[in-house]
Formats: sequence, structure tokens, C-alpha cells
Amino acid sequence: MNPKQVWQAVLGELEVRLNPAQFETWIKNTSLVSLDEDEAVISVPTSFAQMTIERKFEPEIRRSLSNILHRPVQVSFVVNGIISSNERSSRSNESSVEAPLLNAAQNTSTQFGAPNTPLNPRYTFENFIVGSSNRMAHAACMAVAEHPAEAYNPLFLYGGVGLGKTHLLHAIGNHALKLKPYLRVLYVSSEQFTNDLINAIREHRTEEFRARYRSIDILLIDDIQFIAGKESTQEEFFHTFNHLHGANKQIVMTSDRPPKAIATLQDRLRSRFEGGLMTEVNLPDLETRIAILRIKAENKGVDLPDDVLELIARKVQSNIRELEGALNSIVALARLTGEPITLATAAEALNDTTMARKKRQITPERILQAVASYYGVDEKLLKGKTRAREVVIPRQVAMYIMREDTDQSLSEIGAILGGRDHTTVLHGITKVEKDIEVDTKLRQDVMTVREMLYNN
Ligand SMILES: Nc1ncnc2c1ncn2[C@@H]1O[C@H](COP(=O)(O)OP(=O)(O)OP(=O)(O)O)[C@@H](O)[C@H]1O
Repeated sequence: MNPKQVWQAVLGELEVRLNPAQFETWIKNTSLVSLDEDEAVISVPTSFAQMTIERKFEPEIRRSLSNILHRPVQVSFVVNGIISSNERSSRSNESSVEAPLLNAAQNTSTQFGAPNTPLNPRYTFENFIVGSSNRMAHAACMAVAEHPAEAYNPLFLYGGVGLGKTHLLHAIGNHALKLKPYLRVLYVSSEQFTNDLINAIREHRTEEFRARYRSIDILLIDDIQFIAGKESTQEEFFHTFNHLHGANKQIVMTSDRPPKAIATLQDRLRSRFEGGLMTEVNLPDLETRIAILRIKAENKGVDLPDDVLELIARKVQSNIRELEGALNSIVALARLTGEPITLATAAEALNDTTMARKKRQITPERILQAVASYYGVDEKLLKGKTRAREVVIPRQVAMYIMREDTDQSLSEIGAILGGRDHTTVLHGITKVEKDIEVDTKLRQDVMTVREMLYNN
């Protein structure tokens, strides 16, 4: 398949999955401008379309593309195909557009005939940074890779988007195969499992389907939450699960939430998912974010000063995919200008990321509303004098987000919050800045408020 055919196939899939108005308005006029091993750049007609597509359709596009290419692919968007010439040449140097497609096809045929996604060789334990946010998950994955079906079975990894679950899943497969190359390892998204099942039923090949899924030593299944509400898929997965588990084969699943929070999941599946080890991947702290940036920059062959790494890590706290996005913008700007990357150029590049553009639409009033609604505290109380803890913390969180995500001065923030002076505001912001690095719950709270703001 050439890139044009790939994109045609993606459009075909999206046309079926989305409703006609969504497809016509947002998706039809997009195109694929570049594709390398694990990243695709998609051109969209306007910046408004870019924001909407990123917000509403990015996961759908990423999944379709990964399904069609049989490998995980990240996507990013550009307006009108405008991508700097330096960036373009650096992309085309990384690998040709056709080569990875060919590799994917070859890899698929070297595995054991299931319509699977080949393991991504770049997702290994060696280049996975361990910190307090993922230590347990990492240790559990390592144990499973070294002793499949002996340590924890099933292993259920859950956590927010872009925190490294897929990376760990591939790392298990890569490591297990390094130790025991004869193992049959299958990485598959739950959507691929569903599609495969649907095709098998349509083509009267369900026996073959079953035989294939039941002959695996390690089943790595990504984003299992998507089987919720799909009755026949759940039915089939239940039998696959029982068969593998009963035969002492390893099952590892990832999900964006724990089993008990997956609505419309059959109880018998829920209890099986909970029957091994469940472990959460959390948002990484500052040090872990810096270490991840360092390894990603090294992989790209760029040398970034420590203060720049720290600047990016401080600015981007939401998830690692966004952290990488910010790093890419800085590297792209440096290539474009040919200047070395300094704190000033990095700050300039960060200012022009999509996230920064979205930030400009966030007002202090909207922040106040979001904080009030998230914590269940009346806006009037946030503006008022009460110093009860359940009001003070949300108030300080509001100050912090207003300072970080808008251009308001300390005094302006004080005025919005019931006429507080700027030293009070500064104290609140400094407190959150300090606590957020050690308090996972606070970090999660701030991120959820931001998600509410940025996803409307
Ligand atoms: N601890 C880590 N060390 C190095 N890289 C990491 C780490 N955690 C995540 N990453 C990188 O962040 C990116 C996003 O991670 P990944 O795709 O595994 O997230 P995910 O949790 O599966 O998200 P989603 O649910 O959206 O698929 C990948 O490029 C991955 O390599």
C-alpha cells in the first residue's frame, strides 16, 4: 500500500465509524502528508479544524491508522500541509514513506499468521524510564516477561492516556521473545480483536479464528475498555480468556480505567480481569518527565541543555505523548532556524504549540467554573473569605491554573477571586507548584480540571 492508499483505507473506515455529518465536515478533506515508522502527519484545512479534530477524532484516527498499518502509529496535524522544509527533510531522512509499510508486511508474515500488529522494537524496557508513577507497573511487566503465566495472570494495567501502557505491553513481548524466541506472542488492540472476529463470522472462519487466538503463549491486548457494550465480542473474549488462562498461558491487558469502572462490561469478565494483578500507571513527576525527555531527545540525536529539558517538563504535565509533542516542536523550530536551542528559543516554540493556542481561549471565568464544578464547591465560596480546607485547596488550584494557562497578572487573578492581594495569590500558586510534584492526587485533580477545560 502506498500512503495514498493507506489514507483512502483510513477514510473508508472513518466513514463507517463516524456519523455522516462529522465525516463530511471534519474528516473528508484531510490528507496524509508524511508517514514514518511510528508517526503520521495529517493535513487539515484550517486551524479551527485542527483543534476540533485533535480534540474529538484523534483517538479514532490513530486507531484506524494503526489497524490498517498493523503497527502503533502516533498522529499529529498540520494546517494545509504546511510543514517546514527542514522538518520534511528530517522526516524523510528518518525513513522512506514506503519502507515501513513493507517492513510491517514482512513482520506480519514472519509472525504466526494472525492479523496482528508487529511488536514495535522501539518500545523496550531499556528505554522505559521508571519513576514513582510507574514503578509497580514496570516491575509487574518485567516479572511477567521473565516468567510468563507464573507471576501474575492476568496482568491488568490501567491509567490515563499517553502514560506508557502500550509501551510496556510491547516491552513485555520484546523481552519475552529475547529470552525465549520460540514463544508465540500476540499484541492486538481490542478493536483489532473485534474486527477480526467480525470478519471471521462474516467469512465463516470462526473455527480458524478460535484456533489462532487459542494457540498463543502471551496475549497482549491493548485498550480492553473498548469491548464494553459489544456483547458478541465479550462472549468470544470470555472463551478465549478462559482457554488461555486454563492452559496456563499469559494474558496482559491495558485499559484507561480499572475493570470496575468499565461500564457495560459483563460481570464474569470483570471478575476475571480483577483475578490477577491490577496495577495503575500514574502521571509522572517532574524528575521522571525530565528523564523521559532526555532519552527521547537522545533517540532523536539532539542534545538539549538541562534548563531546556526542565522548562519543557515543567510546562507539560498532562501526559507523555504531549511531552513528546512539545519536544518535537522545539526540535522542529531549531531545525528551521538553524539556531542552537536555548531557553528563549524553547519558550518561543512552546508558545506556538497547539496546546498553547488552545490555552489562549481559556478565560479565568471558565477556570473558576471548571474548578467549582470539579470540586463541587460553589463559585461564591471560592471568591469568599472562608479558609476551610475544602475551599482553600480548590481556590489555590484555580489560582495556579489561571496563572499557568492565561496571561492574567497576580493582581488580576486576585481581583477575580474576590479581591485578594497579589501576595496571597503568589503564595497559593507557589504552594500548588510545590505540592503538585509530590502529591499524585493533586496532580490528577489539576489534570482533570484541565481536561474539562480543554475538552469543553
Ligand atoms: N516511562 C516512560 N519512559 C519512556 N517513554 C515513555 C514512558 N511512558 C510513556 N512513554 C512514551 O510516551 C508515548 C505514549 O505512551 P503510550 O502510547 O504507551 O501511552 P498509553 O498509555 O498506551 O496511551 P493510550 O491509552 O492513549 O494508548 C510513547 O511514545 C512512549 O514511548
